[in-house]
Amino acid sequence: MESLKAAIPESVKRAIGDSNVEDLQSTCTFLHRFFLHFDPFHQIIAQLADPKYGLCGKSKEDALKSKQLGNECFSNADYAKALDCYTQALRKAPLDVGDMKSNLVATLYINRATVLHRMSLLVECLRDCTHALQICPSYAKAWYRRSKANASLGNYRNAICDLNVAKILEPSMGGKRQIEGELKILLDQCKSTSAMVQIQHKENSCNTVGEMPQVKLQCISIPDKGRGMVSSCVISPGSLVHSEEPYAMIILKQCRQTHCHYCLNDLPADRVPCLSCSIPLYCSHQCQIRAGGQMFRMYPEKDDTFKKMPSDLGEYASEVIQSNDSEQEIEDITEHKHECRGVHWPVVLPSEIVLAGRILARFLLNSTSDSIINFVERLELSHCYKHMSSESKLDSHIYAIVLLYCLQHSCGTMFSIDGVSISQVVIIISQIKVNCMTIVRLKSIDAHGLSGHFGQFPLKSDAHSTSNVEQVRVGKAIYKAASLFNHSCRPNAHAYFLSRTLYLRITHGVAAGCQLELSYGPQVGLWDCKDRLNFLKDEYAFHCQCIGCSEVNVSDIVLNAFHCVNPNCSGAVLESRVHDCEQQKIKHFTITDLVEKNDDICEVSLNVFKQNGAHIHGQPGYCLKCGSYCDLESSHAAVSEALICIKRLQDAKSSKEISRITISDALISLQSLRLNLHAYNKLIAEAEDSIAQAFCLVRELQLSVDHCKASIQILEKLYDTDDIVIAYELVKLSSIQLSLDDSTAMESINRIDDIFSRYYGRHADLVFPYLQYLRGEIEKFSVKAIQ
Ligand SMILES: C[S@@+](CC[C@H](N)C(=O)[O-])C[C@H]1O[C@@H](n2cnc3c(N)ncnc32)[C@H](O)[C@@H]1O
Repeated sequence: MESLKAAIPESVKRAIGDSNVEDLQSTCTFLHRFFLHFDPFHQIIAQLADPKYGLCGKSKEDALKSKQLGNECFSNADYAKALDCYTQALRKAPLDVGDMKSNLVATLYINRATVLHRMSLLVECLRDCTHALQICPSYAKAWYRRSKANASLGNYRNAICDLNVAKILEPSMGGKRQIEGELKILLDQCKSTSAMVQIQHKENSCNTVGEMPQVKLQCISIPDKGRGMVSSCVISPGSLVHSEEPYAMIILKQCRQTHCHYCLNDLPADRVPCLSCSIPLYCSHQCQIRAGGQMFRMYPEKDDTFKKMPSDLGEYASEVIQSNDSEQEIEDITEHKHECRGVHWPVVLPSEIVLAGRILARFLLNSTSDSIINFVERLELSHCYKHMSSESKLDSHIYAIVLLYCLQHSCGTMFSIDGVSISQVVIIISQIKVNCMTIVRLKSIDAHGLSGHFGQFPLKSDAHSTSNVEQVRVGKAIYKAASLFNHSCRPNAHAYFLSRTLYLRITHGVAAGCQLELSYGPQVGLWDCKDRLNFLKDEYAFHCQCIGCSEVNVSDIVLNAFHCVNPNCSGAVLESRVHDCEQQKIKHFTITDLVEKNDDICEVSLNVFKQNGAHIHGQPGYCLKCGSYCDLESSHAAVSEALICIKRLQDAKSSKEISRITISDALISLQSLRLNLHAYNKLIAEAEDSIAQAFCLVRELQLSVDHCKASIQILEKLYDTDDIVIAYELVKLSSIQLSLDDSTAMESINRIDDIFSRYYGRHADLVFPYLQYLRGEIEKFSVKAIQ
């Protein structure tokens, strides 16, 4: 793409950089004309969109190589590697290699099933057997392997049926005799097992709890913010106000090997590749079909195999291979279909551009005309073209043209590529910039840096771990209706995702007519006002007008503040960057407005308000409470030195080489931070947190609790006391308290429960299954108390 950009004449670049929405048709036409006469452009398009040059197609040779490697790993009992090799082979294997008796894909599924069985992943093994049978229903080895998996799962009745089918289909007499022997053993086992557990085989499903929003919202015009959502009645915390499926969604590049390309959930060991290209991996056939449509459904071989069997066995076998996905309703939004065929533009272009392609493909699929005119109007999303930098405007022009040519090759629909259609795509790209939501999942990371899911509860031997919560970014999506919610750095609504569905809940009670606002990322407590404003300008191209950025709050004053030179003064000293930003806000206030009602603000900056909005000494570096001058340069130097030492502790923690000397040094540095920084400065909270984790690793648990609490006390000044960030910190605290058998853990867990139910309502246990474990621990304390 850089070569294309470099070749564009300066005059065209300038015209694009200076363009407004009204100029778009002509700037797009200029650039398009230039590319049409520029040979390298056509070469790039051919490489990106012509299946002849595609790098993501199926290849029998590559599949066989990976299969061979998998077989070798299996022989060496390296099952994890063998699993990986068979999955790679499945990604590359064309479905039509081999006949129905020895199809390559079916063989690979059975090889992988054998590995999964050895790894005791029985449900996954069962699913792979079924996948093999959906391709080759008369594959005796697959029925045999399925019987083994069912038997290991205690599912004896199915195991016997599978083995009976295998016996009929097995061509060799020797094989039949062996199966008969195994059938006898299985029947004996079955008789001796009093309770025959029938474990139903289910595809991985993107399950969600069917809760519907109960509250009516209104969309109105809001000064300085465009349209926005408001409540039509009083809404209590924890209420669900909106849920929505995406208009279009895309997985992030870094998650392609770990998450399902359709539902974005974690991939299981028996991940399912696309049938026609080697790009996506899915958690189930259900997701594969939903992403690709009917053509991605595997229809079993039509023959009379099962008709020749005793009727009950034939019925059983037919049911097995037709299970799950064959009757599923398929939506017409097939996000992957137009990207499939082995072409590699969907892998090479940036995620946002591929997302724009998905939006357009959806439109073209449902549109009666093959023209892209008026598309933007029908999408009804706001955009920020006017505020984009010259560089971004040029990039969006180039990508719009490239994308349209790639789509024309891939979609099968012919549409005209001209100034009009290109300008529509440029606008879509700027709509994505403003309206796109990042999909995140919660993950647990323990003090040893090991990650897992909160569904995996700590064993007693892990008692010295702290459990941290980490948010993993997995995808990007456009939710049309949710795009009408504006941003606030002090939000009263919270968005989260289960599978592909977006849910929006009210976190703080709101009155009728109140604006309902989410955070697009920045939040009071996370960054100071200046950083938030800069971020929103860079990422979303607007100047934030929210309450957090226009009214004084303690967090913005103290988050990066220095300590007053007077050791007994609790006033904050600001450097110029923060000072100037706060001055802007302070101008609008009088002491009676705010300070009398707010002890915290009084504590850190009383003098500013006493002067009723006047400039305090006109410069940064003076205490906002007592007016004393502070030499910020020497404070900066002392803080930098202390932070180097804290960083050393963090590095030692990551390399697991923590020593008491490193902790002692960090404690001295913490003291220096306390002397130089304001008591509520975020750096102190972070240092306290690092020291708490270090003490946890060396098993000084009480000291760990003390530092963890100190960190939380500061964060409670920066965020609301019932912010989700506080709940994440309490998760760490409670896990150490539980290790100490400390009954005050109950208090922490109750607070976590309360905060999570306001942010996630009835979905709290689904999003964060670790909560169930924590509640269980509370019950244990209660039982102990009664005894
Ligand atoms: C996702 S849209 C929200 C809906 C939008 N107001 C509309 O009319 O369609 C994001 C855009 O809304 C506006 N916006 C959202 N929050 C804002 C805020 N706190 N201050 C100023 N503008 C805001 C900005 O123009 C931003 O680009």
